[in-house]
Amino acid sequence: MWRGGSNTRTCKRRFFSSPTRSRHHRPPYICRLHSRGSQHLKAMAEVDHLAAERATARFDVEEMKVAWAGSRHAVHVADRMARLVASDPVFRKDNRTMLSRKELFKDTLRKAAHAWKRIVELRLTEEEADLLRQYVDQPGYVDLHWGMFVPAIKGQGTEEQQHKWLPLAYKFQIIGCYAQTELGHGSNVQGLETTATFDPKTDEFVIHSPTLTSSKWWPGGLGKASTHAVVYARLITEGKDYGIHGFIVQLRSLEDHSPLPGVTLGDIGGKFGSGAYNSMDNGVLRFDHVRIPRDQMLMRLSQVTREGKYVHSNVPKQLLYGTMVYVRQSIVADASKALSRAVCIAVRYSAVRKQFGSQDGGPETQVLNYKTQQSRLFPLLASAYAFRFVGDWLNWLYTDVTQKLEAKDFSTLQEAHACTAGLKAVTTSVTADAIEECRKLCGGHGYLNSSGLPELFAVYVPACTYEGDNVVLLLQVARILMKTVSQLASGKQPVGTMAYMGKVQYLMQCKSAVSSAEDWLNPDAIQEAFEARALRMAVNCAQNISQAASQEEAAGFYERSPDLLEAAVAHIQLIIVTKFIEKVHQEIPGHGVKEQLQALCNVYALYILHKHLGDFLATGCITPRQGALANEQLGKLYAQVRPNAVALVDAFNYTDHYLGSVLGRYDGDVYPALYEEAWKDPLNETVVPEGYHEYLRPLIKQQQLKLSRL
Ligand SMILES: CCCCC/C=C/C(=O)SCCNC(=O)CCNC(=O)[C@H](O)C(C)(C)COP(=O)(O)OP(=O)(O)OC[C@H]1O[C@@H](n2cnc3c(N)ncnc32)[C@H](O)[C@@H]1OP(=O)(O)O
Ligand SMILES: Cc1cc2nc3c(=O)[nH]c(=O)nc-3n(C[C@H](O)[C@H](O)[C@H](O)COP(=O)(O)OP(=O)(O)OC[C@H]3O[C@@H](n4cnc5c(N)ncnc54)[C@H](O)[C@@H]3O)c2cc1C
Repeated sequence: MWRGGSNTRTCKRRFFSSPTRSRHHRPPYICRLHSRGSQHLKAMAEVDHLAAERATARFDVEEMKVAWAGSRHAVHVADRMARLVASDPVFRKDNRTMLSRKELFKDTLRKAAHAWKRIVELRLTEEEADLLRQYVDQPGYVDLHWGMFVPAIKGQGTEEQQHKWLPLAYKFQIIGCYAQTELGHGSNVQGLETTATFDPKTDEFVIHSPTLTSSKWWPGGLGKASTHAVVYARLITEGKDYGIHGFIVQLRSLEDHSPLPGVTLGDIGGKFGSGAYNSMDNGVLRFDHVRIPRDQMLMRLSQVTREGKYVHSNVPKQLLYGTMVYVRQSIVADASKALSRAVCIAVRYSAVRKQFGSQDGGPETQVLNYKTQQSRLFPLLASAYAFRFVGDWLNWLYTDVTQKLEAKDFSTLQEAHACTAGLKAVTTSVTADAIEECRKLCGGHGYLNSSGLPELFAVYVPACTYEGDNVVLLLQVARILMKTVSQLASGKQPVGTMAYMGKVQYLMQCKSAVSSAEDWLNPDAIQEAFEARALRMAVNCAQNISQAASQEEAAGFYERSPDLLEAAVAHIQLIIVTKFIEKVHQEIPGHGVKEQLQALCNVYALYILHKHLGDFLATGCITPRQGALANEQLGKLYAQVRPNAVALVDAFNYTDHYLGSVLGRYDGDVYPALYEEAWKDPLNETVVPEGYHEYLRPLIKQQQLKLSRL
């Protein structure tokens, strides 16, 4: 009912392309210098630091690949698709940050078309096609077509509507986007202003943008590529406003791509970072009384009859938000991908990079050996694994809820909303911060586009905003937490991820039994501390709200919202820790694999405990001494992770093409690659820069003249 049953993710994200302009226009002398230089440097780079690193791993990397990917089949398919993309020159992406916006957009169109051609030629399955698009790795209109337009029709369209529209979308006879957000309102969906007024005389809806702020603003793929959109508008019939509903609206001609009468649209302009999300045509759209047939209202949840009567099926209104719930769960899975890419780059480079510590002319210290580097990097490595496993679990939950909804069982809707909203918020915020931290962990070279990290950050960071601003989503979780706390007194047993709240009597007064650093390796000790912290924070908030709100509960909620955010984060962190512990409890084949995951699970949990020690102490869950013991244990765990670090990122199984980073190369041959990349910059196309004769020469000459006069 949300997106039409199946939870198989069709397209995901990004689409990519290759250069439309050669960057090899260097004069011959530059080429000679460059090739001589790199040969020389290649000869120098004889020591492969990463080979030595790989030899120290204490587990079976191939089996860890299976644990990461989910199955042997998943490893195999992903591997095949990644290599297919990496070996195809059309999918080159090393020049992306140097392309102008127009070149980049055309490059995106080219890559998307080529990807589709390959998908058809090779008769790829949905799973393979999804992976191929993922490895093409360039945001583009296809993401929204497969990721939101198709799911919206599946979830909110009647069977008849699905029969009509989905085959067109599946064959790319139409290209669709998801037009919800407006210039004036994004977070507040109920505040949208676009109207869809039913005209019984013609059996049509009239779609209109009554104000400037009602202009659709942001939808990806809308600006230049889409022919159709699912447009969210206020449904008005028989003079009454029935709130927001979805409508399929054609925007552009299928003959020449020109906007249809009454439709004004375009791109909203350049965005953060070079390359990055600028390959996407986020758009603006205005309607001037555009007419669409009545049957283009998505009518699965509610209908308008031929006479103009509004009929709402006996289902919760929130099902209208189903497409957002679907995308939020997929964003959690994507968080682990983005985070693992950044961590892979930072771990490999930290193993190659050496600074200080040389004794008697001996080798310097690998920066990965510095404890500070480990304490910044290993929690991010552990988080990548944690997000991967909680993403898998969320995917299961989503599928389960979808099946229940099909059977008209709406009991788990709230759980699905809380988990998708909260996990989307926490995993994207952490991932965005972590990519930036990985850039810093790579020192100066991390700031170069060729490190891949600036672009990765710029592409990733809007995930904190799109599909629901993270603060707005966490406040949704907080509201559900407050509702659950208020129901405890009535004896109502919380279920699902809130079930721990049912142990309120115990969790409100329990004291951690930890008395040594090793005690923190006990999952029960961790679980109890996290549950007690989350529950106590929620109960404190609820008490403060009821004390502050002599007026209205909503006013108390508003006053306490900064604390509520923290309580929501604590609850979500508990879910992540719990799902990691559950994963590690399962049977996991492969020499040493389970032990490594166990260590990473403990790193993740104890790092969160250390980082939020204030919460744990303030709520009295643990003592300062126990907090210190957790930190002591964390240091020991880092030492355990150290010899396995490179192998743990190898298990992500990323090709150099997908990583897109000279610092993260599999062979660790970083310096020649950095040197080579520099020469590709358009500034190096000429030895003497453009502008020299206009600005540099006159300046220098003027100064020389002044000096000669002295
Ligand atoms: C392929 C990837 C590329 C991504 C490209 C990006 C695309 C986009 O960004 S698309 C646009 C995404 N926009 C948003 O995410 C907007 C965020 N805002 C909202 O989701 C909602 O406005 C809201 C949840 C913040 C508020 O909803 P509202 O209806 O105004 O009301 P309430 O807060 O009062 O909630 C009422 C009731 O409904 C429950 N609820 C809210 N959302 C959901 C949901 N998704 N599923 C199930 N239930 C939901 C909420 O808990 C309340 O329940 P009760 O308290 O029991 O009444
Ligand atoms: C790259 C990108 C792609 C996008 N793609 C699409 C798309 O394809 N289709 C589409 O329809 N939309 C799309 N969007 C729009 C996106 O969904 C919205 O920007 C998002 O939902 C946030 O809404 P907003 O911009 O209105 O932020 P605002 O709500 O205006 O947020 C501004 C600030 O106010 C705070 N705030 C807002 N409400 C509250 C509250 N109740 N309590 C406390 N603080 C609050 C927020 O935390 C934030 O700090 C995209 C956006 C981006 C950046």
